[in-house]
Amino acid sequence: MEKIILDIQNLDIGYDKTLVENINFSIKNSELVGLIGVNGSGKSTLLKSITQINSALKGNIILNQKPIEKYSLKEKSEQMGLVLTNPIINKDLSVFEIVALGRQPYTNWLGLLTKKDKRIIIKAIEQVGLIDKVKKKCAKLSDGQLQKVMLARALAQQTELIVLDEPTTHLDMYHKIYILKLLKMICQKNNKAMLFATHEINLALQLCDKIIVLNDKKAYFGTTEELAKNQVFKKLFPNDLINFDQEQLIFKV
Ligand SMILES: Nc1ncnc2c1ncn2[C@@H]1O[C@H](COP(=O)(O)OP(=O)(O)OP(=O)(O)O)[C@@H](O)[C@H]1O
Repeated sequence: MEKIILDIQNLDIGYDKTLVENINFSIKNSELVGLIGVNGSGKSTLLKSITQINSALKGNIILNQKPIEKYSLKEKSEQMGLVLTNPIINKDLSVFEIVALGRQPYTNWLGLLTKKDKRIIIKAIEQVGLIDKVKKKCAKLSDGQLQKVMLARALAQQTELIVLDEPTTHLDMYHKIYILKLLKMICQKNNKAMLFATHEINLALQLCDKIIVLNDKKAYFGTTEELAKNQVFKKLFPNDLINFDQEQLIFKV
């Protein structure tokens, strides 16, 4: 059954000044949504507002039919997972131990893992392709592998929505595509909704169900085809170095 997981209504975001105003979009289950825009356009700020790290200046954030400010911390962590680019984690912990932190909303006050928790953790590690590193300390992983561990932690959290800030930053071309295709597959198979900020615009345009473009204090939302038809991509960069191909729906140098 289709349902709206995240509904953003008339949202203004920013700090002392407004960065983007009147943002409106919604994400349904099984949808992968990419958030794009030039450096400093407000992508991280929008994600921080949605996840309540920052407060928005105006407007509503509705998570699963309920305003986000009405959730307790525990309730929110059962509904929404967050993957940050440079997470603060204790790198002395093993891959298993970090991914196990995703089970925190569900474990008892002793933090004991049940057999079911362990199954979920192993499955998440398998999904990101790191099962051979399960016992390895995170200090011994590459940046790209660490990024996959953080995704696995969010998967183990079993939330309907996962928000990711630049999940492919440290990855090579092959693994960027691997992770984005994995996100898409998980959305469809597990009926999850995902919102991720990215600079991999061409990949996002090809893989995402919907795109949010931040440009010039405004937010545009739609499918790649809809946004291209409305000339949204053409205005994104100065045309001297990069151009949007309206037929192939990709940016070309
Ligand atoms: N804590 C803060 N206080 C005040 N201004 C901030 C703060 N964090 C970010 N900004 C400013 O807000 C603007 C948007 O920053 P943000 O990090 O949201 O952009 P972004 O689109 O994610 O950029 P990038 O692609 O470079 O990661 C920038 O001009 C930045 O300097």
